[in-house]
Amino acid sequence: MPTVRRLAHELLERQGLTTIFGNPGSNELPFLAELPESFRYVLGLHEGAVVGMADGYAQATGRPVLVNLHAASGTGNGMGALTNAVSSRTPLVVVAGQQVRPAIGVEANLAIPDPSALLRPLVGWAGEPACAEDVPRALAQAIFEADLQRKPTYLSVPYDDWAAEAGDNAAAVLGRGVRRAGVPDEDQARWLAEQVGAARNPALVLGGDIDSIGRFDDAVRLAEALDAPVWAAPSLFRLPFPNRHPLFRGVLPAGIAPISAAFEGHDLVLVLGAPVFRYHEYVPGSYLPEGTRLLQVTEDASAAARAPMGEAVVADPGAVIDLLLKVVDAPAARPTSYTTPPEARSGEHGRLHPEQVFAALRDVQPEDTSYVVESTSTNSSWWRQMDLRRQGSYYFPAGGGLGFGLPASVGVALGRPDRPVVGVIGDGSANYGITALWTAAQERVPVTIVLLRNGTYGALRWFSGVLGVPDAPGLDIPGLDFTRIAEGYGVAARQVGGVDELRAALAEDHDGPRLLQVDTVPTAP
Ligand SMILES: Cc1ncc(Cn2c(C)c(CCOP(=O)(O)OP(=O)(O)O)sc2=O)c(N)n1
Ligand SMILES: [Ca+2]
Repeated sequence: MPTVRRLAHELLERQGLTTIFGNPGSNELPFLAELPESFRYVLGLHEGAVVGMADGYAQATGRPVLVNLHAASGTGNGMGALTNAVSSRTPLVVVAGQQVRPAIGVEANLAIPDPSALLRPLVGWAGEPACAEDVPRALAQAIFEADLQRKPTYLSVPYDDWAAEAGDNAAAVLGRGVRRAGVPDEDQARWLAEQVGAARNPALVLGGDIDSIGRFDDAVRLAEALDAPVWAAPSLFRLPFPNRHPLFRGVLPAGIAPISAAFEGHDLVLVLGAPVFRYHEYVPGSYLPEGTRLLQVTEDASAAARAPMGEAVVADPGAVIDLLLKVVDAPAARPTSYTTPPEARSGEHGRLHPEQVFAALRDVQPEDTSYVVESTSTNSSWWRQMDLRRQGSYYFPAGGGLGFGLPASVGVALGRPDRPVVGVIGDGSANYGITALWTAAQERVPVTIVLLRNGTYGALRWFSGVLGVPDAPGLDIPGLDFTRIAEGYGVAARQVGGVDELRAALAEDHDGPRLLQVDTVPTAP
């Protein structure tokens, strides 16, 4: 009779979850015993880095990924990073050890009395099996829930379950498969085609999901067929459309009134693969201008249910793009003339302007580079200078939780070894996920980290002005030297001075991780 552990490992192997991102505690060791050869364990030194790396890896591969965290404090450390993963709809399957069954009720050390309550609302599903025999089925449920909801899930397993006999029926779950359809039926397809066909002046709003589901190029075909302007949805975590395409109008501002103003004159706003909307600064106003209808297509049923206005169809946005491309009378194809970036602004006193750094990346890095960005005051500089035309070019912390950038740079590089990966990280953000540098060194990950050192929490310095709190403390972070910190974690690092030196450094071959620290001037976001 196989053990629960044997069946669990077999299930994970069949479902393709053989790369484990983890940081173990005593409760987790019985799960990690006798791991088959096909498994790869990627150790992170802090659970925030573990979840951030897994998030980057899952987004880069498009597949559910197994995360193994310690109970209680270990899970708690990973929850900050889960605020990003739940917002980017990343299918992480988090398995954590629970105390042995006889010790849970008395709340022995390392027991979590109610793990599911601890994790909501950061996961789409959480559970703890009622008996050892149910562990393989519960693990399958955690995997399928993550894949179907495209959200993290959490399974707490008492550590005495793994060595238990699995029981007669437990192996039945090994042969299971669960697939999502999500294609509109005939009536829904006709209705959608009629709404879009009847629009005099439609506009498109594309969410990060369009990039996550690999529909970046199809979205371009649809926009060109409709000859419709395109905005990226606010609080962007993936780029769904080439940012220098002539139809691209930029990332929507994250306020109610400015978004409504952007839609002036459009009788239909078609939102594909985004919630409506992930506002940020509270700028009240009417949700839509007079005469504008909004139609949202998302596979996230709860996003469709909670939107404050418009109509929604819960379906695969990719399938809807396909059906619209079949019915829209497209104008004759014409070559796309991408817009040209403006001259980069200059820095001062030996410090570069972030635009000079970004222009160097644009000009030197290969076109298929994937960028993981976590530098919160340089977004407008970034979009002024970058020219991204590929799927999977841009990753940003979806929930705004810092500590994603460095770990996710490592995770994306592990998930897509065929593409160059550059992390663009602020000197504030870097500290939240800094231990990922050690994993990058241990795994010899060929990632480049460009560390923007402006000595301050630049975005908060800007917010303090906007919010009328000019004397807020705790906004400056002088004296950090990431070249020495990186070296301490085993990553080659250097201080880079002028633009030419930066361009030359970026062009140098490198086979492992490297960190380039650049002093920059503070900018407004
Ligand atoms: C986990 C966490 N802690 C704190 C913050 C608050 N925060 C902080 C601390 C920011 C400053 C980031 O500084 P940086 O050096 O990375 O980038 P800039 O200097 O370009 O703003 S932006 C921001 O929202 C956060 N978003 N997430
Ligand atoms: Ca900074």
